[in-house]
Amino acid sequence: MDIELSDAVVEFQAGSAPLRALNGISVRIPSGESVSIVGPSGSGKSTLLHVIGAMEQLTAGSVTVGGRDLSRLRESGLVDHRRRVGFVFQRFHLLPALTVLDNVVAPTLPYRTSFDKRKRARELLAAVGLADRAADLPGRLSGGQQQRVAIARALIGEPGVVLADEPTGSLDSATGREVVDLLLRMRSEYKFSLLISTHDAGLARVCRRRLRLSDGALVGDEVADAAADAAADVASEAAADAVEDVRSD
Ligand SMILES: Nc1ncnc2c1ncn2[C@@H]1O[C@H](COP(=O)(O)OP(=O)(O)OP(=O)(O)O)[C@@H](O)[C@H]1O
Repeated sequence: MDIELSDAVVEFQAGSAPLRALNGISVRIPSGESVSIVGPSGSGKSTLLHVIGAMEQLTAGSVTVGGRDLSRLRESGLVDHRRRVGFVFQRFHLLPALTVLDNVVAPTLPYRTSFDKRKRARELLAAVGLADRAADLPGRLSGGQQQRVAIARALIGEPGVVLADEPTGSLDSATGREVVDLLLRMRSEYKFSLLISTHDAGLARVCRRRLRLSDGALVGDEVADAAADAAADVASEAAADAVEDVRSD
């Protein structure tokens, strides 16, 4: 889904003075793009993701996702929008009393789907390399494995956009890199737009495009050079083949 923000402002009340978490951001992210969002702590990265996911409302300006202006949607429209967005969080947020499989299915429980939920959950667990852990409780998995379950859960509703907020923040750097590679591979396979906020400059470079925030403003918007791009494409094609291999096993 295309994402477009125009003069987006989010203001919070901080003590007696208002605080601008987003201060007039305008940006267009075409469908299927991979984008990292970097910037110091408090620069507005999470707020930007929350606005796109309709978890936070704009104070001024507009945000349009998949052609829908979120500020014009009623609550039922917002609920529908959130179903089309997958979220991945720093601390996984898996439900500890549910099995891995039930965690993946959980977001779809309140509504009907055109697909078999448990079948799709099993396919996604296979795609993230955890087919054999479906019956385990999340507490028995490593941090990297838990984040892979969270990625499968984010994809269960066939999202057009996946928002990953510091998805590597609770992981060591090698595991974090694997998680980001998995997100990129899934994007090639399932064709969603991917936005990843990160403090890690190295990880940020693996996305095709990098947005930099400072004090709620967009201060950088870079696209990887053609050579890096070609390398990323080759890597993601190889990765997509690997996913296909897993699925056809
Ligand atoms: N619900 C809220 N109420 C008041 N202030 C908030 C709220 N959410 C965020 N803020 C403030 O908005 C600013 C931007 O916060 P945000 O979490 O978007 O930054 P961030 O770049 O994601 O930071 P970090 O890298 O530390 O996660 C910060 O000053 C934060 O304190």
